[in-house]
Amino acid sequence: MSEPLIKFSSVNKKYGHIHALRDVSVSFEKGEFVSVFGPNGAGKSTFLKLLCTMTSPSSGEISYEGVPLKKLRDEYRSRFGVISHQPFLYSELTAMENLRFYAQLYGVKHIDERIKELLTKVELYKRRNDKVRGYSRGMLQRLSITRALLHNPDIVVLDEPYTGLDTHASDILTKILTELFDSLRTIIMVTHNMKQGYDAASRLAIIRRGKLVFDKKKSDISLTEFERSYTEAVS
Ligand SMILES: Nc1ncnc2c1ncn2[C@@H]1O[C@H](COP(=O)(O)OP(=O)(O)OP(=O)(O)O)[C@@H](O)[C@H]1O
Repeated sequence: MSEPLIKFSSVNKKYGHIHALRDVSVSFEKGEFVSVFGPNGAGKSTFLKLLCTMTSPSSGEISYEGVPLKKLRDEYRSRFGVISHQPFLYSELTAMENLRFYAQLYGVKHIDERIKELLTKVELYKRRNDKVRGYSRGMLQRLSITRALLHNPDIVVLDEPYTGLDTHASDILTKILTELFDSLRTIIMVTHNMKQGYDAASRLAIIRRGKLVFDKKKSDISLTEFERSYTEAVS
């Protein structure tokens, strides 16, 4: 049998005396869209950071197609698109300059066509020559989504991507996520929005006090049942 795309084996993460993740064992496959829920401080961001090698486990192992991450960090990182609270954009550069910089870094081909395609999708193409420092929170988030998707990543990781977005920007994000969700890509999203997370996903997970306490296919549970399970799991 082939190895899972990503596999956590008994992963623990401690920050000093804080035990942020406890003995997490879980696997992800290509084509899955996993929404991860949990209360504040449960360990969700820590989980995402471990996944994209922004931090390392205190014990246990994470592997990619059977190879421990320690052995393939750079190669593995380039397969990711990360959308988090931090936009990773240069405020004194224009949107175009920022995106060209990242596109070159990622080795994107046909850079200007790719940037145009994505900026048009997030409705920022007309503002492409404006400096990022003049962008609103929602515009920054949309530009940060563009930055993360430039190199057409295989694995997209999102940490509360809807935070701070108005309805229109949320709709644009939902549309982009729907388009991204195909059999070749893996999407893992942390969110506090039960309905958005449920609607988008193929699999639902709940982390509580550092432990993975719920992990089910969406097809096995309705939104109402899931909301009930969430309340039970975190109370
Ligand atoms: N760099 C760090 N140094 C020390 N403690 C940390 C660090 N990062 C996270 N923690 C602690 O680890 C625990 C889990 O934090 P984490 O940010 O992963 O939770 P979360 O579920 O993403 O929370 P939220 O929903 O509030 O974003 C918390 O107790 C947090 O204070």
